[in-house]
Amino acid sequence: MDYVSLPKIELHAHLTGSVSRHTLHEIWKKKKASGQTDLDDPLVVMPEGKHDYNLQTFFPLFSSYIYNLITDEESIRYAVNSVLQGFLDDGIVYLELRTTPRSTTNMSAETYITILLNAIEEFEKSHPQMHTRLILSIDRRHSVETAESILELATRLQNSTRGVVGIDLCGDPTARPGGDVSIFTPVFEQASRAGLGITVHFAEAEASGSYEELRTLLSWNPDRLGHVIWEDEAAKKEIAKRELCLELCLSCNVQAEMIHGGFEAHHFKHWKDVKGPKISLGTDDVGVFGSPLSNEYRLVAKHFHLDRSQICALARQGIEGIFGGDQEKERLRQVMWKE
Ligand SMILES: CNc1ncnc2c1ncn2[C@@H]1O[C@H](COP(=O)(O)O)[C@@H](O)[C@H]1O
Repeated sequence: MDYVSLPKIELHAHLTGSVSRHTLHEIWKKKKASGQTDLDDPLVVMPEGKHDYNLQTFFPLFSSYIYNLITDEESIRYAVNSVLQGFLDDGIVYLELRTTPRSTTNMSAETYITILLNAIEEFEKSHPQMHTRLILSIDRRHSVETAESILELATRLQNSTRGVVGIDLCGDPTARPGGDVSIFTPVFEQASRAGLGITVHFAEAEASGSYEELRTLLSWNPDRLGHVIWEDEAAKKEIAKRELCLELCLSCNVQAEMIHGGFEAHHFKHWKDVKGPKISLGTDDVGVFGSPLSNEYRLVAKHFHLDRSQICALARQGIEGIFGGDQEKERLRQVMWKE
């Protein structure tokens, strides 16, 4: 089966983690030549072919390196264009890209998001076969004030056909353990009232899989859950009852050793047979973990023995989980392969 040509939906992709090393290298080269950076070459810091980042080595990559490279309009535009081109080339027909609004010495968080929205709009004009929407991420390490400002930005830029469609909770799962993410409850409740789609990183690690945390996250009535690895039986039942959409990222989970036993042991195996929930495969951070979505489909076909019609049916499960509105769902029902 041609997994690249298979029309696919990507619902779990972090923008900065999706930037390829080659693109980072190009940005670095330009900045280095004009004396704008003292950072080491990305191809040295993150050599091509190195994908075995674990949760300890993964998060500092952003805060102490990549964020210091992608700092201004030119580098942001270059990075997002190359990310969009990568997804398009891989056969993505609908993309929800998520990113954490951040300010740099050169710009405000709002300017950062505006640059992204403009770049996405321009890209879509010349490549109308892929529609892209934006989700704004709140990082677990954020203060309530920062989370509130992200929500304010999301509601102001909310637009199902062009703009922000949802809000996410991401970041290092060891931050705010034991239910302390409840400080964000009013923010997510307000997001829900505003009609934003809600997705959260759910039980991604043992530290973020406590009973208290999972009850808190479920009380926000999320539409989708990312990763779902360490949840208890009662949470599993609740997920099935609510028929939630699950964003499963196999290569990320295996490479980062978030699960043990390799692909065959991935919880995709469990959820694929549970009635109710929809599964949407995601890349998470293709720039870091190196597996494009076409490869994720190839991997599940191989390890879980899915035939062509099962793969097409799996790819279509994501349609109901998108935040991009009914018209977009209808377009996807037309363009995605039935068999
Ligand atoms: C292992 N899976 C993951 N779990 C949790 N958070 C993740 C993540 N992968 C990425 N991020 C979050 O996304 C940010 C980078 O992209 P943006 O600057 O937002 O575009 C990271 O700083 C992290 O907070």
